[in-house]
Amino acid sequence: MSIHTASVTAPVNIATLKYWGKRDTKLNLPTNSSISVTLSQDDLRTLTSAAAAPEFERDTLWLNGEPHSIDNERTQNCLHDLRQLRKELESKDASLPPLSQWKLHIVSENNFPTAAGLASSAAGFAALVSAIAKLYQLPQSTSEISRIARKGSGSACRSLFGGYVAWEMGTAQDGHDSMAVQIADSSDWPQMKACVLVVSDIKKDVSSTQGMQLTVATSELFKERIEHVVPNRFEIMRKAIIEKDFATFAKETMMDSNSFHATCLDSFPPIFYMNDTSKGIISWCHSINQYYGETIVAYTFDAGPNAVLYYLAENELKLFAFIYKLFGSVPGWDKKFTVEQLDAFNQQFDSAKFTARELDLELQKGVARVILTQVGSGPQESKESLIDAKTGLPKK
Ligand SMILES: Nc1ncnc2c1ncn2[C@@H]1O[C@H](COP(=O)(O)OP(=O)(O)OP(=O)(O)O)[C@@H](O)[C@H]1O
Ligand SMILES: C[C@@](O)(CCOP(=O)(O)OP(=O)(O)O)CC(=O)O
Repeated sequence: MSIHTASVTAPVNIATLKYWGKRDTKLNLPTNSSISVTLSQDDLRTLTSAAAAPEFERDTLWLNGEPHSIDNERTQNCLHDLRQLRKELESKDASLPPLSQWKLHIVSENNFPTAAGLASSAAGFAALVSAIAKLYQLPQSTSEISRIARKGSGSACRSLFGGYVAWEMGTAQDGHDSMAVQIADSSDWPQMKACVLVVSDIKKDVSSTQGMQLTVATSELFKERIEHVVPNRFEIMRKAIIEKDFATFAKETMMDSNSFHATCLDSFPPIFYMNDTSKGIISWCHSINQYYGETIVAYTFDAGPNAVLYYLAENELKLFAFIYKLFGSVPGWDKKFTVEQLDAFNQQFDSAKFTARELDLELQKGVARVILTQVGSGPQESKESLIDAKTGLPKK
């Protein structure tokens, strides 16, 4: 069998200015531009291997060890666009193998829970599209490839870049100007760290796709958000990232998470993604910032109850005096800090005078694990392959 393969890892991104609302549901064209931070693949990543061979009978996808539907319109749109670009290449160079005519085997693994509000669809579609683009040796730019990932899942287009990323909504009906661009590389502001407080990793009730359509159709507040709130915030946040102004970045991030969840509550019937633990975490972050008299932490919540906290490395001791005290006993701390660092968190806590409000012990019960990570890079070619090069099937 003459099998051609390529493997790529892709990261998760967590929006600081949320995408919520589509103006075209087939093409995943958004009602507003958005901004995100790409998280390190050392902690959260999708690995996808793609293979093409004349002997393959049908396009097939295996996700986390099980066959997974590939017939859905979104995945089909991605495959169609990628094949089209490959076809153009082949038509210009007859010596190229006709990969565009062969079926694909795609094998993918997420190293974190799928469909649990941890942006698996973003990393998943970014990896799928990047792996096939690599297999096809497409010459298109990363932004151009991000347009294809967008059709798989809107937020996936932002996972094509590392660092700090904008998805420019565009205005064209065919979506050719709706794609991701990098605002700053991870190396431009490498001090950004993230702590995910995993409140729940069970599958959510209302998917992002369904939720945002209900909001578009029913929320009055949403109109104000897309017409005024987001366009203003986009410029402020972009500037804050370029100038490494954490206080502004953090304030806008928190306000935007609240604005997005307010439009969910303003939908009819209302959608609740946050639970009591999530709301407790919000108050707790404000108490911490108030206690220190400066903004050292920002929270943000996607379409689920998990909190993502952004902070700068220089404030780790101050913040983790609280975080380690409350959540030190849940999984996720292994190899992240030295014994000395953990001692320092305890000492910082003991030397401070916190009131009961600043240490809401009830929160302990609602958090299942922590994921400690930081800003990271975009998709990377991988030497590890999930496909057996002899059979074209997933490795056992
Ligand atoms: N590695 C992958 N390769 C291909 N598709 C994937 C991959 N991972 C996830 N997906 C697709 O994304 C779906 C999950 O998307 P969904 O939006 O429900 O959850 P999520 O992305 O984890 O949460 P959220 O978007 O709210 O952060 C999966 O059912 C699957 O179809
Ligand atoms: C709340 C969000 O996480 C919504 C993400 O929505 P998706 O990108 O998952 O939606 P589809 O385009 O329908 O696949 C905000 C964000 O990531 O910007």
